[in-house]
Amino acid sequence: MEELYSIPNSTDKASEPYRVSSNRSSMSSSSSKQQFTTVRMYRGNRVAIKKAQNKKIDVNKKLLMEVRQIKEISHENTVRFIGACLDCTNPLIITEYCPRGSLKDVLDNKDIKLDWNFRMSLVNDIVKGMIYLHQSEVSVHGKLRSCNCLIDGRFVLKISDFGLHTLTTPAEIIKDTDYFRKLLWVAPELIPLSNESSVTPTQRGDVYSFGIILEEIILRAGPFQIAREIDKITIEDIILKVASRECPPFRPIVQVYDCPEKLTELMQISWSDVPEERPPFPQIHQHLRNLMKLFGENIIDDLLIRMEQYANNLEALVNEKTEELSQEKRRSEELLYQVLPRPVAMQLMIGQIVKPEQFECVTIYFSDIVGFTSFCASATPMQVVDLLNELYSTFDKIIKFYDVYKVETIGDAYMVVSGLPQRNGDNHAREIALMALAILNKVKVFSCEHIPDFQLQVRIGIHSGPVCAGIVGHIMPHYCLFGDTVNTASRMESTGMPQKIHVSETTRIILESFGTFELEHRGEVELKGKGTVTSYWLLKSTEIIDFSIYRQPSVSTETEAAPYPLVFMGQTPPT
Ligand SMILES: Nc1nc2c(ncn2[C@@H]2O[C@H](COP(=O)(O)OP(=O)(O)OP(=O)(O)O)[C@@H](O)[C@H]2O)c(=O)[nH]1
Ligand SMILES: [Mg+2]
Repeated sequence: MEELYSIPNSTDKASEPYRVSSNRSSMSSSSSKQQFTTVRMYRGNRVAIKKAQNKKIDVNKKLLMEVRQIKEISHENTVRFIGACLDCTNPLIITEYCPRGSLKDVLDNKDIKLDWNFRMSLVNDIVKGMIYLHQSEVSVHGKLRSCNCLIDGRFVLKISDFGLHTLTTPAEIIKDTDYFRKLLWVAPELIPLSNESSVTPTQRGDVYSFGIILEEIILRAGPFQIAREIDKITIEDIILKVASRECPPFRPIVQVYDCPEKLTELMQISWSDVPEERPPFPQIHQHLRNLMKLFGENIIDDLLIRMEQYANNLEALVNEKTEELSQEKRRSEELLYQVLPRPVAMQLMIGQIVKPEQFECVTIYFSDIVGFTSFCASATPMQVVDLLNELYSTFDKIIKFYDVYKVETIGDAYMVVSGLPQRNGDNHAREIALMALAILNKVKVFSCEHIPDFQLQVRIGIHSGPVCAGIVGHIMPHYCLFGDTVNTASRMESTGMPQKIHVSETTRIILESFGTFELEHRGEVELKGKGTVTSYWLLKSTEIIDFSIYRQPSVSTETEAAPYPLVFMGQTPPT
């Protein structure tokens, strides 16, 4: 009695079977459906497990002979049979595991670059494996397809799923999609007619299947790629056309420029309609040797070439992924720079704690849209968002030319500061004043594309003084300013007038020191909680207001496209 190896029972936790994608490479990006195989450990090695098609196994002479034949098979280009497990509900076949999946998986994986040397080596492996099989007691494969050509860890192709017909032939044939798809590799004379259950496979039939695999290797697609994908012929119709032996025979279309001409010739002769015209594998091997000479490569170096190419693929992939990673990092950094001042964001990124800081003097700008509440009442939420978006995008384009930091937008209020987090002497007042003049100039000519009738007017208030600044919150951290200066600046805006820049006494004093600003005394104003204060209108400057003429933007244009978050206070956000 032949010895059938037994593998540990599936209840054994340590050897629990696991399913792996047939293409376990991390490089997988193929869009095609992935196939899976079950893998288990057996005597310290990974093995592939396949369920036998036939559930009721009769251990008869025929089966034992098939097992004996297949046990003898040992070649570099054939998958090693390890054993079978017959005394279980689902009989299993255990074979050598090929970690890189099937030839189909490798062809589908566009991350693996396959030059002609590589492809020729794979073809050569199939031919060597088939010569051996045809000369062995197994004699015929019968199911030669790209998914039955497996690729081992060294990129050596091994023929699998031959022999063991008793175990692998299903008791009942179900004519589903898979059944017809598998017929795409079957020679016309072997395609079963409607009332035939199966046809005895032949060596010439295997050569035909090899021809179809060549199409797959040449096109990295297929089989019958053009017929199926361009001409939209169904698989069943393709089978019918092939079986009907049309003249000329219906075969895959492969353009000569897709590959070396001699290889196309080999493919065509292999799928010849007359079985006797198909060259046996030893002849194909000879043909292939001559063809390989054209590539000027030494077959002995073949393995090295494959490994080198694989390493190059990996290297290219690592570079690509590294670049993607650094792009992603740049994007998240840019995002952080948009919500926090750059020096603060940089501190956070290197893991430093950003402590709250006191600034002796900064200048704060507030602006607000006149009549925004009544505009909101009459406009649709989308119109409100469109207006604010257009307006703030315009402001954002202006402010990047000044040494300022936009603190936030709350509804229609726009708040900007200068003099922090990096101190700039007395320049904060000058920067904010010039920016305010530039913004006002823009507002005077601003028209909203979406709401052409809307006449925009803003009130601007400016004040200088001490503040405390720091990061608030862990979720969506915010760089906030605290202190009376903030309130006063806000009050300067609210007590201002449409299309005017309302400036406090403190700011005026600093601005006058530059000698380039023209201010007008406004008079006394009542500021809530502060009493009466003297204030001024900023009229103009003798300096060029538009800094974009001679300054570089302080933020990259990449960030420009990203919209700022809008905070709606006391209002339902537009839906
Ligand atoms: N990675 C890996 N995948 C394998 C291995 N054996 C089979 N596969 C994959 O599992 C898929 C299913 O294999 P099978 O059960 O043999 O089915 P099939 O090849 O479609 O059809 P058959 O003609 O019945 O063999 C194959 O297409 C391979 O992609 C292996 O050893 N390693
Ligand atoms: Mg298979």
